[in-house]
Amino acid sequence: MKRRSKGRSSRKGSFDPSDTARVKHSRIGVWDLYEEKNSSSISLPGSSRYERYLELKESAPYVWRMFIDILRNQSLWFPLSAVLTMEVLGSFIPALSLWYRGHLITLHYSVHIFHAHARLDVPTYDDVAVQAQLEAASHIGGQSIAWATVNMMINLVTTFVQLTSQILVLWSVLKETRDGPLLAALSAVQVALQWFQWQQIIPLRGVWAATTKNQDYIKLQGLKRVVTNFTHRKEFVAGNLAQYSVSLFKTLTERTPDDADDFWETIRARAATGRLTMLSAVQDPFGELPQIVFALRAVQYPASIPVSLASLNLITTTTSRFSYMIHNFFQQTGSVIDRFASVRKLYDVLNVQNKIVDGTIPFPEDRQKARGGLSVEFRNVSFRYPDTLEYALQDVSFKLLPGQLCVIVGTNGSGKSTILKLMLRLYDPEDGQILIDGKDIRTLRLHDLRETISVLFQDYTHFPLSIRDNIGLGDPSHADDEDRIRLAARLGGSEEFVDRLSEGLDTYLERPVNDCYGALPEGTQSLFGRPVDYNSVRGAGGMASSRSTNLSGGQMQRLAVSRTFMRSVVSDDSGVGLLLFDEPSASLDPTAEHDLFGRLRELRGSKTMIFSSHRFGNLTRHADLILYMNDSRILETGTHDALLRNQGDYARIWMLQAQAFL
Ligand SMILES: Nc1ncnc2c1ncn2[C@@H]1O[C@H](COP(=O)(O)OP(=O)(O)OP(=O)(O)O)[C@@H](O)[C@H]1O
Repeated sequence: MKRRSKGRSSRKGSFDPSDTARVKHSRIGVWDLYEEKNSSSISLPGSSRYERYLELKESAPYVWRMFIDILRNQSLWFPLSAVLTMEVLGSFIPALSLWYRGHLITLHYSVHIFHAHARLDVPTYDDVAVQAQLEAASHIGGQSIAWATVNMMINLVTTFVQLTSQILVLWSVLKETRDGPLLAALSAVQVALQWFQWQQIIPLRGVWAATTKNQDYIKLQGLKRVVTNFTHRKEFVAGNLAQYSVSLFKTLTERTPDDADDFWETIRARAATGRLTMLSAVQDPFGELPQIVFALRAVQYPASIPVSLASLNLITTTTSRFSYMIHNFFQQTGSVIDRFASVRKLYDVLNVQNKIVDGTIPFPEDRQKARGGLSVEFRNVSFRYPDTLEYALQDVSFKLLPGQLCVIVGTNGSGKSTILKLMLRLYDPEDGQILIDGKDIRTLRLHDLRETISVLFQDYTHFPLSIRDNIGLGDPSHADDEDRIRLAARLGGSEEFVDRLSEGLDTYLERPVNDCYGALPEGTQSLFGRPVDYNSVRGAGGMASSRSTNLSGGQMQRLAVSRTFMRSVVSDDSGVGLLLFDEPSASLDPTAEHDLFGRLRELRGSKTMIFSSHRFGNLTRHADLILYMNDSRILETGTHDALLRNQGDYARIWMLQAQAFL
């Protein structure tokens, strides 16, 4: 806890982990920890205290100003005096007072902080140093600075009062007791030992930063996020990634060292081993020594010990230990029951039945033939998403021959994406039948079915893994094949900008493991080659580096296209015969869109291809079949020319879009 309240160093300048003269490097687990040598924990005895004193002297006028500010605000007089009264009276109703005092003062200063944020223009607000300043002015460990300071001062006063009264009582008791000073000294040793140990347990004070370069550990964390984060589920399932990711996870787990863990866990583990030092071995006996001495003396000189004090001590100690044991016993009984139930859940979770029931028939019979294109047929398909009343598709029927190009157009929410999702059996229809290559897809083995389809979803996600893995996972069976990954990147239009990134294919789009740091000087804009993100760390123990690489929407889309190409285009041995693209050009500029469509038509060979799109023209003109949808139904079908002749909604919207370019 203590490290949280330390706050950031107010010193200017920056922190450079590679400066070995000023920075100490150590390794804990998979982490590289860099600590500034002259930080308070490591500096020469006394010097840090002096530095802290100077800091205190510098800040004191501001604290004074804050108190004057608070006192000038008459609306705070009542709550403040109420708080003080309540504190002095011993906080009879702590919960209420906590809310009252904290809430009002925090409210008052939240306007101040809000104003500080609101008055800044774009470049200033974007400046990392300014963000650091704002962050430092906002919170200490989740509390507003003003309230934390007032709270601390009140605590100081009450602690001081308590301490003084306790010292007086102790003094009067010990004065009367034989060996009083000895007992006091023994108790003090116990406290000193605890203090010393506490200092050891919290190693991070002053300026520090930690990072990990263990690629297996980072990838492992990314993989965990892929599998646990619902946003990746569609791509995970459609991409047949389950089997591959489990075996990769096992391999990575075996390869990472046993002590590989989250940074704070590593620190905690180190602290726990620290507790088992020689010092801790003597600490417990020291704790009992005062009682032993007291008891011996009581036996030796019974007359000299006030009987009431001795028996009172005995009674209170015994009672509290007894009730503690009873409490412990019941608590443990409760936790045994909970623990047993958790173990049952641990196994039950592997028995959860999938709602999409697997088929039994292997598919395709002939991979070579499948590669040449698969037929698709929807027969009176109706579908509602789970727990919804509205139909996403109603009585949808159409037929595509092998190798045909189909474009689905229509209004927002008309059901275009849903058609693609049903082909992959992400959901099953309520009514009707879907046939691929003449076979009901419910009868086919799920893994096989998804092997023959390559999809790019409209709301595609990128996995928190390297670009290499993001592309490679398009075809798990060749995820380590550098040549295929490069080719997919080139064909998908991402190779050029990926090569310009400093880490190229190894760049993480979103780092699953953050660097941690604390008390950085405000001039520190980047660390370990990544920008410091002061924004995302409010109230956190340390801080975290910027999580994601800044790529444009179009560049992200090119990466997603590259991933689908990994299997559909690059692999000459795959059985993919159906390509699904849901709005693949939404974020692309017109040239890029034109290039992509051209390349797709050229690269698909004779594979069947289905697009969902809002754009008419570029693609629809080449389509063998256009499905025009509205409100969950297919309203018009045909080729571009046929639909124009039809003079229906398709023709009307085509004219609207065409006029925009006249
Ligand atoms: N996961 C979901 N759960 C519940 N309802 C959904 C879900 N996904 C889509 N819907 C609903 O199903 C209907 C059809 O959605 P769908 O995404 O297929 O439309 P679309 O034609 O692709 O739309 P757009 O052009 O905006 O991409 C919409 O009413 C939508 O709100």
